[in-house]
Amino acid sequence: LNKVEEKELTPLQEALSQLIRRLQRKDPSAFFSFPMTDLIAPGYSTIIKRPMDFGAMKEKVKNEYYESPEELKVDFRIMCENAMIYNKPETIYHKAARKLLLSGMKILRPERLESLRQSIE
Ligand SMILES: CC(=O)c1cc(-c2ccccc2)c2ncccn12
Repeated sequence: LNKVEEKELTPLQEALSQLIRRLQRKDPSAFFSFPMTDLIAPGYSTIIKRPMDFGAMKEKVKNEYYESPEELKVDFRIMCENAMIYNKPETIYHKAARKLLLSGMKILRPERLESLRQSIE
């Protein structure tokens, strides 16, 4: 008998985890895997009011915070926009964020989220 209860993922959690996996493949340098600290990004916590990263998104899926894929899309957009606010346009982080946002918006396009929501209703 395993000590830690194996919690079944709900269909929504399954779908959101798959979306995050697809989105993370568009961040091969793993720039967006973990939260920014003021140590690696001086002044980050004063400039960025709503920090977000893929780790936080996965935690929110695990804790059943998201009630729809659209809520995940909002956090994804915030994550990319934060990087485009904090990092100057000529930096690799700003460019990576812009590229990630574009490819992410294709993965998260409305029609796909619509059919996903119908499939788990
Ligand atoms: C996303 C972002 O703003 C970012 C990621 C990183 C980062 C760098 C190395 C490894 C992981 C993330 C970073 N470093 C300095 C300033 C900003 N950043």
